[in-house]
Amino acid sequence: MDYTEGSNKQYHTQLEENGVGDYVILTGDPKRVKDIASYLDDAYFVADNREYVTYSGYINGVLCSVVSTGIGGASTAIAMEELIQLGCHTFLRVGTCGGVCLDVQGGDIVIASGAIRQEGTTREYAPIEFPAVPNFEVLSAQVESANKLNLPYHVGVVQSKDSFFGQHAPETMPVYQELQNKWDAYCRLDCLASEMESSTVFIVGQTRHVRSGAMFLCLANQEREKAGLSNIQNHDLKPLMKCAVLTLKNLIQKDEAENH
Ligand SMILES: O=P(O)(O)O[C@H]1O[C@H](CO)[C@@H](O)[C@H]1O
Ligand SMILES: O=c1cc[nH]c(=O)[nH]1
Repeated sequence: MDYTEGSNKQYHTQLEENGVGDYVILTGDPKRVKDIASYLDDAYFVADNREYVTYSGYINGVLCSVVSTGIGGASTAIAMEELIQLGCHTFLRVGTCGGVCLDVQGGDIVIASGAIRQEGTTREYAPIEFPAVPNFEVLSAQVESANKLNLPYHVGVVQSKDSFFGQHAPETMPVYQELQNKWDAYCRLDCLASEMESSTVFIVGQTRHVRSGAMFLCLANQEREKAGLSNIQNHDLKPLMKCAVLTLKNLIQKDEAENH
């Protein structure tokens, strides 16, 4: 079924080929898109439909885009699928997370080297045994950029779940024990942080043979709070945004060097 008949625009994002670059930053919050785009050269508004806001601009003269996904895997998969239809090949999720491992504090950057698939969307893509992992080139470029900017960062596994309140108030859920047992296991396995879209970004990327990566600002850490440790809150996304744009710049330079 094609809902786009008579139009060149993608149904949900309302995007068409000339409007987006091959390199895309994805972020949950539509209101954050303009802020991230301000780090691109000559950024301009492209589209606004449902949860999907798009700006485009340039890095090293190459067209790049920033697109919001809304919250969760279902809307994220739709954004990626439509962008892939338009030829986008490199995706970097940039968002917020809550710390899980005690070492991860508010203000730290978390770079995902894998994501726990505790969500429903990717079960409709790949068997649950298949791991949700980022592309190695994207992961390496993120680490290089975080080092270059001297940011406090951690690399490791994150939890992608569907229920924000299942994370923050599991005791209110009828399936409390199931949630808590899994959470305790993730803590023992040094899971760094919890967020909601990365496993989808990785699995859709893997399915469609495009590159993906994900990085976040840790807002606070509920496990530190529970342990009676200091629990700084930090909502300053600017260092993360700079790091994300530097990551794409790094990838663009490497891609250009490889193609020449
Ligand atoms: O800051 P964003 O990118 O929205 O990411 C995180 O914040 C939202 C929950 O508050 C979820 O989307 C979660 O993954
Ligand atoms: O605690 C948090 C913070 C951001 N996003 C989440 O999903 N959880």
